[in-house]
Amino acid sequence: MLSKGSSCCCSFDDYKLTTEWLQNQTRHQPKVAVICGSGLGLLAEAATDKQTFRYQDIPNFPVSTVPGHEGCLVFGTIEETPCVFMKGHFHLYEGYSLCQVTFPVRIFKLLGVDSVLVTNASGGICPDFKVGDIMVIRDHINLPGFAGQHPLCGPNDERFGTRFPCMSDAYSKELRTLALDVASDLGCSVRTGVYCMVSGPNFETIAEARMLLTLGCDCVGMSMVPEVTVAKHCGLRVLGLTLVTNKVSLDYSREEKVNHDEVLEICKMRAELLQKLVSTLIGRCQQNINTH
Ligand SMILES: O=P(O)(O)O[C@@H]1C[C@H](O)[C@@H](CO)O1
Ligand SMILES: Nc1nc2[nH]cnc2c(=O)[nH]1
Repeated sequence: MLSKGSSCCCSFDDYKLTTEWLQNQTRHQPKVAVICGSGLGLLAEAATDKQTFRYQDIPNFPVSTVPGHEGCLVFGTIEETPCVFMKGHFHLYEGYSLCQVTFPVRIFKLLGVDSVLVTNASGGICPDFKVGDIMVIRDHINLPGFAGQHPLCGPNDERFGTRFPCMSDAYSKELRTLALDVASDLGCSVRTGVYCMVSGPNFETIAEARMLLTLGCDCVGMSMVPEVTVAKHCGLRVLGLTLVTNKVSLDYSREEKVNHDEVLEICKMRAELLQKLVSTLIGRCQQNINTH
Protein backbone atom coordinates (compact mmCIF):
# COMPACT_ATOMS: atom_id res chain seq x y z
CA MET A 1 0.00 0.00 0.00
CA LEU A 2 1.63 3.27 -1.11
CA SER A 3 1.18 6.56 0.71
CA LYS A 4 0.35 9.51 -1.58
CA GLY A 5 0.08 12.55 0.70
CA SER A 6 -3.45 13.13 1.87
CA SER A 7 -5.23 11.39 -1.02
CA CYS A 8 -6.35 7.77 -0.85
CA CYS A 9 -3.60 5.23 -1.31
CA CYS A 10 -5.78 2.08 -1.32
CA SER A 11 -7.68 0.65 -4.25
CA PHE A 12 -10.96 -1.26 -3.97
CA ASP A 13 -8.90 -4.40 -4.64
CA ASP A 14 -6.73 -3.68 -1.56
CA TYR A 15 -9.86 -3.51 0.60
CA LYS A 16 -11.24 -6.65 -1.03
CA LEU A 17 -8.02 -8.59 -0.54
CA THR A 18 -7.92 -7.84 3.19
CA THR A 19 -11.64 -8.59 3.61
CA GLU A 20 -11.37 -11.91 1.80
CA TRP A 21 -8.25 -12.83 3.78
CA LEU A 22 -10.17 -12.27 7.03
CA GLN A 23 -13.26 -14.10 5.76
CA ASN A 24 -11.06 -17.08 4.93
CA GLN A 25 -9.63 -17.11 8.47
CA THR A 26 -12.78 -16.68 10.51
CA ARG A 27 -16.38 -17.83 10.55
CA HIS A 28 -17.43 -14.73 12.52
CA GLN A 29 -19.67 -12.36 10.55
CA PRO A 30 -19.57 -9.17 12.63
CA LYS A 31 -22.46 -6.73 12.71
CA VAL A 32 -20.92 -4.28 15.17
CA ALA A 33 -17.37 -2.93 15.13
CA VAL A 34 -15.81 -1.35 18.20
CA ILE A 35 -12.74 0.84 17.78
CA CYS A 36 -10.88 0.98 21.08
CA GLY A 37 -8.92 4.15 21.78
CA SER A 38 -5.84 4.64 23.96
CA GLY A 39 -5.78 2.20 26.86
CA LEU A 40 -9.30 0.94 26.14
CA GLY A 41 -8.50 -2.46 24.62
CA LEU A 42 -10.13 -4.07 27.65
CA LEU A 43 -13.49 -3.43 25.97
CA ALA A 44 -12.88 -6.55 23.85
CA GLU A 45 -12.60 -8.76 26.93
CA ALA A 46 -16.38 -8.80 27.34
CA ALA A 47 -16.71 -10.87 24.14
CA THR A 48 -16.96 -14.66 24.10
CA ASP A 49 -15.77 -17.13 21.47
CA LYS A 50 -12.88 -14.80 20.61
CA GLN A 51 -10.53 -15.09 17.66
CA THR A 52 -7.60 -12.68 17.53
CA PHE A 53 -5.41 -11.48 14.65
CA ARG A 54 -2.32 -9.33 15.14
CA TYR A 55 -2.34 -6.31 12.83
CA GLN A 56 1.07 -7.25 11.44
CA ASP A 57 -0.35 -10.57 10.20
CA ILE A 58 -3.30 -9.01 8.31
CA PRO A 59 -2.50 -8.04 4.71
CA ASN A 60 -2.46 -4.25 4.15
CA PHE A 61 -3.19 -3.45 7.82
CA PRO A 62 -1.11 -0.69 9.45
CA VAL A 63 0.49 -1.55 12.80
CA SER A 64 0.06 0.28 16.09
CA THR A 65 3.04 2.30 17.32
CA VAL A 66 1.52 4.04 20.37
CA PRO A 67 1.65 2.70 23.96
CA GLY A 68 -1.85 1.64 25.05
CA HIS A 69 -2.72 0.37 21.56
CA GLU A 70 -2.15 -3.36 21.54
CA GLY A 71 -2.52 -3.79 17.79
CA CYS A 72 -4.91 -6.64 17.23
CA LEU A 73 -8.30 -7.35 15.76
CA VAL A 74 -10.58 -9.46 17.92
CA PHE A 75 -13.67 -11.20 16.57
CA GLY A 76 -16.18 -12.39 19.16
CA THR A 77 -19.76 -12.35 20.37
CA ILE A 78 -21.54 -10.14 22.85
CA GLU A 79 -25.08 -11.11 23.85
CA GLU A 80 -25.50 -13.01 20.58
CA THR A 81 -24.26 -10.08 18.52
CA PRO A 82 -21.26 -10.89 16.35
CA CYS A 83 -18.65 -8.15 16.86
CA VAL A 84 -15.18 -7.15 15.84
CA PHE A 85 -12.94 -5.07 18.10
CA MET A 86 -9.92 -3.04 17.08
CA LYS A 87 -7.60 -3.10 20.09
CA GLY A 88 -5.78 0.04 19.09
CA HIS A 89 -6.25 2.35 16.15
CA PHE A 90 -4.10 4.64 14.04
CA HIS A 91 -3.29 8.32 14.14
CA LEU A 92 -2.13 10.97 11.71
CA TYR A 93 0.74 11.85 14.06
CA GLU A 94 2.17 8.33 13.70
CA GLY A 95 2.93 9.24 10.11
CA TYR A 96 0.05 7.30 8.58
CA SER A 97 -1.99 8.79 5.76
CA LEU A 98 -5.68 9.22 6.56
CA CYS A 99 -6.36 6.47 4.04
CA GLN A 100 -4.30 4.12 6.23
CA VAL A 101 -5.86 5.48 9.45
CA THR A 102 -9.34 4.69 8.12
CA PHE A 103 -8.48 1.49 6.23
CA PRO A 104 -10.15 -0.83 8.81
CA VAL A 105 -13.48 1.01 8.60
CA ARG A 106 -13.99 0.06 4.96
CA ILE A 107 -12.97 -3.50 5.80
CA PHE A 108 -15.74 -3.53 8.42
CA LYS A 109 -18.19 -2.30 5.79
CA LEU A 110 -17.18 -5.07 3.39
CA LEU A 111 -17.42 -7.63 6.20
CA GLY A 112 -21.09 -6.70 6.66
CA VAL A 113 -20.85 -4.50 9.77
CA ASP A 114 -23.76 -2.05 10.17
CA SER A 115 -22.79 -0.07 13.29
CA VAL A 116 -19.47 1.30 14.54
CA LEU A 117 -18.79 2.29 18.14
CA VAL A 118 -15.75 4.49 18.44
CA THR A 119 -14.11 5.12 21.80
CA ASN A 120 -11.16 7.28 22.69
CA ALA A 121 -9.42 9.38 25.29
CA SER A 122 -9.64 13.15 25.27
CA GLY A 123 -8.94 16.31 27.20
CA GLY A 124 -11.89 18.13 28.73
CA ILE A 125 -12.26 21.69 27.44
CA CYS A 126 -15.69 22.37 28.92
CA PRO A 127 -14.95 23.78 32.40
CA ASP A 128 -17.78 21.67 33.91
CA PHE A 129 -16.20 18.38 32.83
CA LYS A 130 -14.28 16.27 35.30
CA VAL A 131 -11.51 13.72 34.82
CA GLY A 132 -13.16 10.31 34.32
CA ASP A 133 -16.33 11.69 32.73
CA ILE A 134 -17.69 9.84 29.71
CA MET A 135 -19.09 11.97 26.91
CA VAL A 136 -21.51 10.73 24.25
CA ILE A 137 -20.39 12.57 21.14
CA ARG A 138 -23.16 14.58 19.57
CA ASP A 139 -20.99 16.16 16.89
CA HIS A 140 -17.40 16.86 15.97
CA ILE A 141 -15.12 19.52 14.53
CA ASN A 142 -12.65 18.19 11.98
CA LEU A 143 -9.81 20.69 12.38
CA PRO A 144 -7.29 18.78 10.21
CA GLY A 145 -10.06 18.54 7.60
CA PHE A 146 -10.27 22.35 7.47
CA ALA A 147 -6.61 22.31 6.43
CA GLY A 148 -7.10 19.66 3.72
CA GLN A 149 -6.11 16.65 5.81
CA HIS A 150 -9.30 14.77 5.03
CA PRO A 151 -9.75 11.02 4.49
CA LEU A 152 -12.15 11.53 1.57
CA CYS A 153 -9.79 13.74 -0.46
CA GLY A 154 -8.77 12.14 -3.73
CA PRO A 155 -10.81 10.17 -6.25
CA ASN A 156 -14.18 9.12 -4.84
CA ASP A 157 -15.12 5.45 -5.08
CA GLU A 158 -18.91 5.39 -5.48
CA ARG A 159 -18.93 1.76 -4.32
CA PHE A 160 -18.32 3.17 -0.83
CA GLY A 161 -20.32 6.38 -0.96
CA THR A 162 -21.12 9.69 -2.53
CA ARG A 163 -18.58 12.42 -3.45
CA PHE A 164 -20.20 14.96 -1.09
CA PRO A 165 -21.49 13.19 2.01
CA CYS A 166 -23.75 14.98 4.47
CA MET A 167 -22.23 15.12 7.97
CA SER A 168 -25.00 16.94 9.85
CA ASP A 169 -26.07 13.62 11.37
CA ALA A 170 -22.69 11.87 11.61
CA TYR A 171 -23.55 10.40 15.03
CA SER A 172 -26.72 8.30 14.95
CA LYS A 173 -29.48 9.87 17.01
CA GLU A 174 -30.90 6.41 17.80
CA LEU A 175 -27.56 5.18 19.10
CA ARG A 176 -26.97 8.34 21.12
CA THR A 177 -30.39 7.99 22.73
CA LEU A 178 -29.70 4.32 23.39
CA ALA A 179 -26.34 5.17 24.97
CA LEU A 180 -27.98 7.68 27.31
CA ASP A 181 -30.68 5.14 28.24
CA VAL A 182 -28.13 2.38 28.90
CA ALA A 183 -25.97 4.75 30.97
CA SER A 184 -28.99 5.77 33.02
CA ASP A 185 -29.98 2.11 33.57
CA LEU A 186 -26.44 1.40 34.77
CA GLY A 187 -26.57 4.40 37.10
CA CYS A 188 -23.71 6.06 35.25
CA SER A 189 -24.02 9.75 34.52
CA VAL A 190 -22.65 10.74 31.13
CA ARG A 191 -22.11 14.02 29.31
CA THR A 192 -23.08 14.93 25.77
CA GLY A 193 -21.07 17.28 23.60
CA VAL A 194 -18.75 18.21 20.78
CA TYR A 195 -15.38 16.51 20.19
CA CYS A 196 -12.69 18.35 18.29
CA MET A 197 -9.89 16.53 16.52
CA VAL A 198 -6.43 18.06 16.31
CA SER A 199 -3.56 16.24 14.65
CA GLY A 200 -1.32 16.08 17.73
CA PRO A 201 1.07 14.79 18.88
CA ASN A 202 1.54 17.73 21.24
CA PHE A 203 -1.14 18.58 23.78
CA GLU A 204 -2.69 22.04 23.47
CA THR A 205 -1.17 25.38 24.30
CA ILE A 206 -3.32 27.53 26.57
CA ALA A 207 -4.17 29.86 23.67
CA GLU A 208 -5.25 26.89 21.53
CA ALA A 209 -7.37 25.53 24.36
CA ARG A 210 -9.08 28.89 24.79
CA MET A 211 -9.72 29.04 21.04
CA LEU A 212 -11.31 25.55 21.14
CA LEU A 213 -13.56 26.61 24.02
CA THR A 214 -14.66 29.65 22.02
CA LEU A 215 -15.37 27.40 19.02
CA GLY A 216 -17.80 25.32 21.05
CA CYS A 217 -15.64 22.25 21.69
CA ASP A 218 -16.28 20.26 24.86
CA CYS A 219 -13.42 17.77 24.43
CA VAL A 220 -10.28 17.61 22.32
CA GLY A 221 -8.38 14.59 21.07
CA MET A 222 -6.18 13.28 18.28
CA SER A 223 -8.28 10.61 16.62
CA MET A 224 -11.69 9.24 15.67
CA VAL A 225 -12.94 11.94 13.31
CA PRO A 226 -11.36 10.38 10.17
CA GLU A 227 -12.83 6.96 11.04
CA VAL A 228 -16.24 8.47 11.74
CA THR A 229 -16.17 10.42 8.47
CA VAL A 230 -15.34 7.32 6.44
CA ALA A 231 -17.90 5.23 8.34
CA LYS A 232 -20.63 7.79 7.66
CA HIS A 233 -19.54 8.04 4.01
CA CYS A 234 -20.10 4.31 3.53
CA GLY A 235 -23.45 4.27 5.32
CA LEU A 236 -22.51 2.86 8.73
CA ARG A 237 -24.32 3.93 11.90
CA VAL A 238 -21.88 5.60 14.28
CA LEU A 239 -21.72 6.10 18.02
CA GLY A 240 -18.79 7.94 19.61
CA LEU A 241 -17.85 7.79 23.29
CA THR A 242 -14.93 9.72 24.69
CA LEU A 243 -13.37 9.38 28.12
CA VAL A 244 -12.13 12.62 29.64
CA THR A 245 -8.68 11.67 30.89
CA ASN A 246 -7.50 15.15 31.82
CA LYS A 247 -8.70 18.70 32.05
CA VAL A 248 -7.16 20.91 29.40
CA SER A 249 -5.50 23.98 30.91
CA LEU A 250 -7.27 27.21 30.05
CA ASP A 251 -5.33 29.23 32.56
CA TYR A 252 -1.64 30.17 32.59
CA SER A 253 -1.51 29.84 36.37
CA ARG A 254 -2.42 26.13 36.32
CA GLU A 255 0.55 24.00 37.34
CA GLU A 256 -0.55 20.50 36.21
CA LYS A 257 1.08 19.17 33.04
CA VAL A 258 -0.71 16.51 31.01
CA ASN A 259 1.15 13.43 29.78
CA HIS A 260 0.28 10.16 28.02
CA ASP A 261 0.95 7.99 31.11
CA GLU A 262 -1.71 9.91 33.01
CA VAL A 263 -4.10 9.45 30.07
CA LEU A 264 -3.52 5.68 30.19
CA GLU A 265 -3.89 5.60 33.97
CA ILE A 266 -7.36 7.18 33.81
CA CYS A 267 -8.36 4.82 30.98
CA LYS A 268 -7.35 1.89 33.17
CA MET A 269 -9.45 3.23 36.05
CA ARG A 270 -12.57 3.71 33.89
CA ALA A 271 -12.21 0.83 31.41
CA GLU A 272 -14.42 -1.53 33.42
CA LEU A 273 -17.31 0.93 33.45
CA LEU A 274 -16.87 1.68 29.75
CA GLN A 275 -16.77 -2.05 29.05
CA LYS A 276 -20.10 -2.53 30.85
CA LEU A 277 -21.60 0.41 28.97
CA VAL A 278 -20.35 -0.78 25.58
CA SER A 279 -21.33 -4.42 26.03
CA THR A 280 -24.83 -3.56 27.30
CA LEU A 281 -25.21 -1.15 24.41
CA ILE A 282 -24.16 -3.74 21.86
CA GLY A 283 -26.83 -6.18 23.09
CA ARG A 284 -29.51 -3.51 22.82
CA CYS A 285 -28.13 -1.97 19.64
CA GLN A 286 -28.98 -5.07 17.60
CA GLN A 287 -32.46 -5.29 19.15
CA ASN A 288 -32.84 -1.66 18.13
CA ILE A 289 -31.76 -2.41 14.53
CA ASN A 290 -34.10 -5.42 14.37
CA THR A 291 -37.09 -3.31 15.39
CA HIS A 292 -36.42 -0.54 12.80
O1 LIG B 1 -6.29 7.03 20.43
P1 LIG B 1 -6.87 8.04 21.35
O2 LIG B 1 -7.48 9.18 20.64
O3 LIG B 1 -7.78 7.42 22.37
O4 LIG B 1 -5.62 8.60 22.17
C1 LIG B 1 -5.48 9.88 22.76
C2 LIG B 1 -4.92 10.87 21.76
C3 LIG B 1 -3.45 10.47 21.74
O5 LIG B 1 -3.26 9.37 20.89
C4 LIG B 1 -3.18 10.07 23.14
C5 LIG B 1 -2.62 11.18 23.96
O6 LIG B 1 -2.42 10.76 25.29
O7 LIG B 1 -4.47 9.73 23.72
N1 LIG C 1 -5.34 16.84 21.92
C1 LIG C 1 -5.52 16.18 23.06
N2 LIG C 1 -5.67 14.85 23.04
C2 LIG C 1 -5.84 14.22 24.22
N3 LIG C 1 -6.02 12.93 24.47
C3 LIG C 1 -6.15 12.79 25.82
N4 LIG C 1 -6.04 13.99 26.42
C4 LIG C 1 -5.87 14.89 25.44
C5 LIG C 1 -5.70 16.31 25.44
O1 LIG C 1 -5.69 16.99 26.47
N5 LIG C 1 -5.53 16.90 24.22
